[in-house]
Amino acid sequence: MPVELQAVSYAYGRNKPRILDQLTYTTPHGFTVLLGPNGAGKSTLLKLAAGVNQPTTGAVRLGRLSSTTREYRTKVAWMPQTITAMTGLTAREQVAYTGWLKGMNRASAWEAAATALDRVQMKDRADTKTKQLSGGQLRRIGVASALVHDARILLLDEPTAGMDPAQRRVFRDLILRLATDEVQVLMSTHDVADLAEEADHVTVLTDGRITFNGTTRDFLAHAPTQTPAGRQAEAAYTAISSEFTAPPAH
Ligand SMILES: Nc1ncnc2c1ncn2[C@@H]1O[C@H](COP(=O)(O)OP(=O)(O)OP(=O)(O)O)[C@@H](O)[C@H]1O
Repeated sequence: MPVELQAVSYAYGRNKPRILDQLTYTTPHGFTVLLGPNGAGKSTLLKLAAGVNQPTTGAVRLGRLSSTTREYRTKVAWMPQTITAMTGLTAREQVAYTGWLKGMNRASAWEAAATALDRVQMKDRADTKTKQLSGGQLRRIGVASALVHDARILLLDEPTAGMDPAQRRVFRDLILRLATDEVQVLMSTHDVADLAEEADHVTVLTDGRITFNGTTRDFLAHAPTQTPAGRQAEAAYTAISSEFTAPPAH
C-alpha cells in the first residue's frame, strides 16, 4: 500500500515560503530514487511522508491512516540525512531503542535489533558503542533502525552520502534487497549514476514540483541516443533538468 500525499503544501513556519505547494504524489511500487538539485524539497517531502512533519494544508495517508496517527508511524520508517550516535549505547541498543520508540516491547525490540543488524551486515559490531563507528557504519545503523520494526515503507534520505565507492556498492546491494512486493523503498540521492539505473522508478523533484515521475526505463529514454552505456542515468537527468529550466520557445 502506498503513501499518498494529497495536495500537500508545506512551509517551515508562518510567513515562510512554501517549499511544497499543492503537491500530489503517490509512492511507487518497489524501489524508487528521488532525485533533484540541492534545496528542491526532497528531505521535506520525505519528512512529510514519514509523518515527522505535518503538512500546512493537504493530507498524507497510508490507506485509511492519516500521518498524524501513531499507527501510521509504525508502518513507515524514515532514515534522516544525519544519524546521531547515542551516547553510551551500543549498536544493538540503539537499534532496539528505535524499535521500542515505534511501539515494540523490549524483548521483541532486542531480538529484532539483532536481525536488523544482520541484514545490514553489522552483526559483528552489535556490541560496539555507536560513538565509535565510522560514518558509513553509522549510516548502516540508520538503515537497521529503519528496518527494526518491519515497516512497509522505507524512506531513506541520502543514505549513501559521504560513502566511498566500495561502501556505496555494498549499500546499493543492500537497498536492492530491501525492496520487495510488500516493502516500498523511496530514497533520495545525488548518486544519479550509481542508483538510478538500478531503481524500478525515478521521481525528480525540482523547486518543489515533480518534473518527472515514471519507470526507470522511461527515465533512461530521456538520455540522448549516442549516450555511452553507464552514462545513461546522468544524461537522462541532465536532459530532464534542462527541459524544465529551458526558456519557453517563441
Ligand atoms: N528546518 C528548516 N527551516 C527552514 N527552512 C528549511 C528547513 N529545512 C529546509 N529548509 C529549506 O527548505 C528548502 C528545501 O530543503 P530540503 O532539505 O527539503 O531540500 P533537499 O532537496 O533535500 O536538498 P539537499 O539535496 O540539499 O538535501 C530549502 O530552501 C531549505 O533551505
